[in-house]
Amino acid sequence: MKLTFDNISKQYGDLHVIENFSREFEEGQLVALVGPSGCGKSTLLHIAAGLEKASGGNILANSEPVRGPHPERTLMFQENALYPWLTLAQNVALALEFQKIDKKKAREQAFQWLEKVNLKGFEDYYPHQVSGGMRQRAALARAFISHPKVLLLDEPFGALDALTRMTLQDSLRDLIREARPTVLLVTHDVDEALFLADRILVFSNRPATVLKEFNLTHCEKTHDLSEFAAMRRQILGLLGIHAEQDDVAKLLEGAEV
Ligand SMILES: Nc1ncnc2c1ncn2[C@@H]1O[C@H](COP(=O)(O)OP(=O)(O)OP(=O)(O)O)[C@@H](O)[C@H]1O
Repeated sequence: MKLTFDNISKQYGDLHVIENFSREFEEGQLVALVGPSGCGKSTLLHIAAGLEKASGGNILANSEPVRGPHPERTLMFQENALYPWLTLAQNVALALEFQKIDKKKAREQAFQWLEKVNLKGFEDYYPHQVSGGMRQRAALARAFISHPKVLLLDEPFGALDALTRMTLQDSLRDLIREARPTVLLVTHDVDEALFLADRILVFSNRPATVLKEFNLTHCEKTHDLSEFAAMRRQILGLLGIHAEQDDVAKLLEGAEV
Protein backbone atom coordinates (compact mmCIF):
# COMPACT_ATOMS: atom_id res chain seq x y z
CA MET A 1 0.00 0.00 0.00
CA LYS A 2 1.38 3.40 -1.00
CA LEU A 3 1.37 6.07 1.73
CA THR A 4 1.38 9.73 0.79
CA PHE A 5 2.03 12.56 3.23
CA ASP A 6 0.99 15.70 1.39
CA ASN A 7 2.12 18.91 3.10
CA ILE A 8 1.34 17.59 6.58
CA SER A 9 1.53 19.97 9.53
CA LYS A 10 0.67 19.29 13.14
CA GLN A 11 0.23 21.65 16.06
CA TYR A 12 -0.78 20.94 19.63
CA GLY A 13 -2.02 24.34 20.77
CA ASP A 14 0.93 26.71 20.27
CA LEU A 15 3.38 23.85 19.85
CA HIS A 16 4.38 23.38 16.19
CA VAL A 17 5.42 19.75 15.94
CA ILE A 18 5.51 19.10 12.17
CA GLU A 19 5.71 21.59 9.32
CA ASN A 20 4.93 20.91 5.68
CA PHE A 21 6.02 17.27 5.57
CA SER A 22 5.59 15.76 2.11
CA ARG A 23 6.80 12.32 1.08
CA GLU A 24 5.57 9.27 -0.79
CA PHE A 25 6.32 5.81 0.54
CA GLU A 26 5.97 3.09 -2.06
CA GLU A 27 4.40 -0.28 -1.42
CA GLY A 28 6.85 -2.64 0.26
CA GLN A 29 9.36 0.06 1.20
CA LEU A 30 10.88 0.21 4.67
CA VAL A 31 11.52 3.80 5.69
CA ALA A 32 13.30 4.62 8.94
CA LEU A 33 12.55 7.91 10.69
CA VAL A 34 15.36 9.14 12.94
CA GLY A 35 15.66 12.44 14.72
CA PRO A 36 16.02 14.16 18.07
CA SER A 37 13.75 13.15 20.92
CA GLY A 38 10.42 14.98 20.85
CA CYS A 39 10.75 16.18 17.24
CA GLY A 40 7.50 14.57 16.12
CA LYS A 41 8.36 11.11 14.74
CA SER A 42 5.70 9.26 16.73
CA THR A 43 3.20 11.96 15.82
CA LEU A 44 3.81 11.17 12.14
CA LEU A 45 3.12 7.49 12.80
CA HIS A 46 -0.06 8.34 14.71
CA ILE A 47 -1.24 10.48 11.79
CA ALA A 48 -0.54 7.59 9.38
CA ALA A 49 -2.38 5.21 11.73
CA GLY A 50 -5.40 7.53 11.73
CA LEU A 51 -5.13 8.01 15.50
CA GLU A 52 -4.26 11.71 15.21
CA LYS A 53 -5.61 14.24 12.76
CA ALA A 54 -3.14 16.49 10.94
CA SER A 55 -3.64 20.22 11.48
CA GLY A 56 -2.99 20.76 7.78
CA GLY A 57 -2.39 18.72 4.63
CA ASN A 58 -3.55 15.28 3.56
CA ILE A 59 -2.51 11.74 4.36
CA LEU A 60 -3.45 9.16 1.74
CA ALA A 61 -3.30 5.37 1.70
CA ASN A 62 -3.39 4.16 -1.92
CA SER A 63 -4.70 7.59 -2.88
CA GLU A 64 -7.63 7.35 -0.42
CA PRO A 65 -7.74 9.83 2.48
CA VAL A 66 -6.96 8.24 5.87
CA ARG A 67 -9.98 9.03 8.04
CA GLY A 68 -9.28 6.84 11.04
CA PRO A 69 -7.66 3.58 12.19
CA HIS A 70 -7.96 0.52 9.94
CA PRO A 71 -6.67 -3.07 10.40
CA GLU A 72 -4.68 -2.62 7.15
CA ARG A 73 -2.50 -0.12 9.05
CA THR A 74 -1.00 -1.66 12.20
CA LEU A 75 0.90 0.25 14.88
CA MET A 76 3.38 -1.53 17.15
CA PHE A 77 4.97 0.15 20.18
CA GLN A 78 8.12 -0.28 22.22
CA GLU A 79 6.24 -1.25 25.35
CA ASN A 80 4.98 -4.73 25.34
CA ALA A 81 1.33 -4.27 24.53
CA LEU A 82 0.24 -7.86 25.15
CA TYR A 83 -2.74 -8.46 27.42
CA PRO A 84 -1.29 -9.98 30.62
CA TRP A 85 -4.36 -12.12 31.27
CA LEU A 86 -4.12 -13.86 27.87
CA THR A 87 -1.54 -16.46 26.78
CA LEU A 88 0.81 -15.65 23.90
CA ALA A 89 -1.39 -17.67 21.50
CA GLN A 90 -4.54 -15.96 22.73
CA ASN A 91 -2.89 -12.55 22.35
CA VAL A 92 -1.84 -13.31 18.78
CA ALA A 93 -5.18 -14.92 17.85
CA LEU A 94 -7.08 -11.92 19.17
CA ALA A 95 -6.00 -9.85 16.14
CA LEU A 96 -7.96 -12.30 13.94
CA GLU A 97 -10.91 -12.69 16.31
CA PHE A 98 -11.44 -8.92 16.04
CA GLN A 99 -11.89 -9.60 12.33
CA LYS A 100 -14.57 -12.20 13.14
CA ILE A 101 -12.43 -15.19 12.15
CA ASP A 102 -13.49 -18.45 13.79
CA LYS A 103 -11.74 -19.00 17.16
CA LYS A 104 -10.31 -22.42 16.28
CA LYS A 105 -8.86 -21.19 12.97
CA ALA A 106 -7.49 -18.09 14.67
CA ARG A 107 -5.73 -20.27 17.26
CA GLU A 108 -4.23 -22.51 14.56
CA GLN A 109 -2.89 -19.47 12.71
CA ALA A 110 -1.57 -17.98 15.96
CA PHE A 111 0.44 -21.18 16.53
CA GLN A 112 1.87 -20.93 12.99
CA TRP A 113 2.88 -17.29 13.48
CA LEU A 114 4.40 -18.01 16.88
CA GLU A 115 6.48 -20.73 15.26
CA LYS A 116 7.67 -18.25 12.61
CA VAL A 117 9.00 -15.97 15.36
CA ASN A 118 10.70 -18.88 17.19
CA LEU A 119 8.16 -19.21 19.98
CA LYS A 120 7.11 -22.80 19.33
CA GLY A 121 6.46 -24.45 22.68
CA PHE A 122 5.57 -21.16 24.41
CA GLU A 123 2.08 -20.75 22.97
CA ASP A 124 0.31 -21.30 26.27
CA TYR A 125 2.67 -19.21 28.39
CA TYR A 126 1.45 -15.92 29.82
CA PRO A 127 3.43 -12.74 28.99
CA HIS A 128 4.92 -12.51 32.50
CA GLN A 129 6.32 -16.05 32.11
CA VAL A 130 8.55 -15.13 29.13
CA SER A 131 11.36 -12.62 28.54
CA GLY A 132 10.97 -9.09 27.15
CA GLY A 133 12.43 -10.21 23.83
CA MET A 134 9.97 -13.11 23.64
CA ARG A 135 7.09 -10.74 24.38
CA GLN A 136 8.19 -8.51 21.49
CA ARG A 137 8.43 -11.61 19.27
CA ALA A 138 4.82 -12.39 20.16
CA ALA A 139 3.92 -8.74 19.46
CA LEU A 140 5.55 -9.13 16.02
CA ALA A 141 3.49 -12.29 15.37
CA ARG A 142 0.38 -10.37 16.40
CA ALA A 143 1.29 -7.48 14.09
CA PHE A 144 1.84 -9.76 11.08
CA ILE A 145 -1.00 -12.26 11.54
CA SER A 146 -3.57 -9.95 10.03
CA HIS A 147 -1.34 -9.28 7.00
CA PRO A 148 -1.18 -5.50 7.42
CA LYS A 149 -0.46 -3.48 4.31
CA VAL A 150 1.18 -0.75 6.37
CA LEU A 151 3.22 -1.44 9.47
CA LEU A 152 4.00 1.49 11.77
CA LEU A 153 6.75 0.54 14.19
CA ASP A 154 7.49 2.95 17.04
CA GLU A 155 10.84 1.98 18.59
CA PRO A 156 9.73 -1.66 18.58
CA PHE A 157 12.97 -2.95 20.11
CA GLY A 158 14.00 0.14 22.06
CA ALA A 159 13.52 -1.50 25.45
CA LEU A 160 15.62 -4.58 24.66
CA ASP A 161 19.32 -5.26 25.23
CA ALA A 162 21.62 -5.02 22.20
CA LEU A 163 21.94 -8.76 21.57
CA THR A 164 18.21 -9.47 21.84
CA ARG A 165 17.54 -6.46 19.64
CA MET A 166 19.78 -7.87 16.91
CA THR A 167 17.99 -11.22 16.85
CA LEU A 168 14.64 -9.43 16.73
CA GLN A 169 15.87 -7.23 13.86
CA ASP A 170 16.76 -10.41 11.96
CA SER A 171 13.29 -11.84 12.56
CA LEU A 172 11.65 -8.58 11.53
CA ARG A 173 13.68 -8.47 8.33
CA ASP A 174 12.63 -12.03 7.43
CA LEU A 175 8.96 -11.30 8.15
CA ILE A 176 9.05 -8.11 6.08
CA ARG A 177 10.76 -9.83 3.15
CA GLU A 178 7.97 -12.42 3.12
CA ALA A 179 4.96 -10.17 3.69
CA ARG A 180 6.21 -6.97 1.96
CA PRO A 181 4.15 -4.42 3.89
CA THR A 182 5.04 -0.74 3.63
CA VAL A 183 6.89 -0.02 6.88
CA LEU A 184 7.60 3.21 8.73
CA LEU A 185 10.10 2.53 11.50
CA VAL A 186 10.84 5.10 14.19
CA THR A 187 14.15 4.30 15.80
CA HIS A 188 16.92 5.95 17.82
CA ASP A 189 19.29 3.22 16.70
CA VAL A 190 21.13 4.37 13.55
CA ASP A 191 22.54 0.87 12.99
CA GLU A 192 19.04 -0.57 13.11
CA ALA A 193 17.96 1.99 10.50
CA LEU A 194 20.96 1.14 8.29
CA PHE A 195 20.36 -2.60 8.67
CA LEU A 196 16.64 -2.59 7.94
CA ALA A 197 15.74 0.44 5.85
CA ASP A 198 15.47 1.18 2.14
CA ARG A 199 15.32 4.88 2.96
CA ILE A 200 16.29 6.85 6.05
CA LEU A 201 14.81 10.27 6.81
CA VAL A 202 16.75 12.34 9.35
CA PHE A 203 14.59 14.95 11.05
CA SER A 204 15.48 18.28 12.63
CA ASN A 205 14.44 19.45 16.06
CA ARG A 206 10.81 20.46 16.43
CA PRO A 207 9.08 21.56 14.28
CA ALA A 208 10.26 18.51 12.40
CA THR A 209 11.48 18.97 8.86
CA VAL A 210 13.65 16.53 6.91
CA LEU A 211 17.32 17.50 7.20
CA LYS A 212 18.44 14.81 4.79
CA GLU A 213 17.21 11.65 3.16
CA PHE A 214 19.38 8.59 2.49
CA ASN A 215 18.57 5.94 -0.06
CA LEU A 216 20.01 2.50 0.74
CA THR A 217 18.47 0.35 -1.95
CA HIS A 218 21.61 0.27 -4.07
CA CYS A 219 23.88 -0.41 -1.04
CA GLU A 220 22.29 -3.80 -0.47
CA LYS A 221 23.14 -4.77 -4.04
CA THR A 222 26.76 -3.74 -3.81
CA HIS A 223 27.32 -4.61 -0.12
CA ASP A 224 29.49 -1.54 -0.04
CA LEU A 225 30.35 -1.27 3.65
CA SER A 226 32.39 1.88 3.18
CA GLU A 227 29.28 3.58 1.79
CA PHE A 228 27.30 2.39 4.84
CA ALA A 229 30.03 3.76 7.10
CA ALA A 230 29.94 7.13 5.35
CA MET A 231 26.14 7.32 5.68
CA ARG A 232 26.37 6.30 9.31
CA ARG A 233 28.85 9.06 9.99
CA GLN A 234 26.68 11.61 8.18
CA ILE A 235 23.52 10.58 10.04
CA LEU A 236 25.26 10.66 13.42
CA GLY A 237 26.73 14.06 12.48
CA LEU A 238 23.26 15.39 11.61
CA LEU A 239 22.08 14.15 15.02
CA GLY A 240 25.01 15.94 16.69
CA ILE A 241 26.96 12.77 17.50
CA HIS A 242 30.59 12.65 16.44
CA ALA A 243 31.08 9.45 14.48
CA GLU A 244 34.85 9.73 14.53
CA GLN A 245 34.62 8.81 18.22
CA ASP A 246 32.73 5.70 17.35
CA ASP A 247 34.64 2.43 17.30
CA VAL A 248 32.26 0.55 15.05
CA ALA A 249 32.41 3.31 12.43
CA LYS A 250 36.20 3.02 12.46
CA LEU A 251 36.00 -0.74 12.08
CA LEU A 252 33.58 -0.42 9.16
CA GLU A 253 35.79 2.17 7.49
CA GLY A 254 38.62 -0.31 7.44
CA ALA A 255 36.46 -3.16 6.20
CA GLU A 256 36.89 -4.56 2.73
CA VAL A 257 34.43 -6.80 0.95
N1 LIG B 1 -1.43 14.39 22.40
C1 LIG B 1 -0.53 15.36 22.56
N2 LIG B 1 -0.86 16.52 23.13
C2 LIG B 1 0.04 17.53 23.26
N3 LIG B 1 1.31 17.45 22.86
C3 LIG B 1 1.71 16.30 22.29
C4 LIG B 1 0.82 15.20 22.12
N4 LIG B 1 1.50 14.17 21.52
C5 LIG B 1 2.76 14.63 21.35
N5 LIG B 1 2.88 15.88 21.81
C6 LIG B 1 4.10 16.70 21.75
O1 LIG B 1 4.57 16.70 20.43
C7 LIG B 1 5.98 16.66 20.40
C8 LIG B 1 6.45 15.51 19.54
O2 LIG B 1 6.14 14.28 20.19
P1 LIG B 1 6.48 12.87 19.53
O3 LIG B 1 6.09 11.83 20.52
O4 LIG B 1 5.90 12.79 18.17
O5 LIG B 1 8.07 12.98 19.40
P2 LIG B 1 9.12 11.84 19.01
O6 LIG B 1 10.00 12.42 17.97
O7 LIG B 1 8.44 10.57 18.68
O8 LIG B 1 9.90 11.71 20.39
P3 LIG B 1 10.72 10.47 21.03
O9 LIG B 1 11.81 10.15 20.05
O10 LIG B 1 11.24 11.03 22.31
O11 LIG B 1 9.74 9.36 21.21
C9 LIG B 1 6.45 16.56 21.86
O12 LIG B 1 6.83 17.85 22.29
C10 LIG B 1 5.21 16.10 22.60
O13 LIG B 1 5.17 16.63 23.90
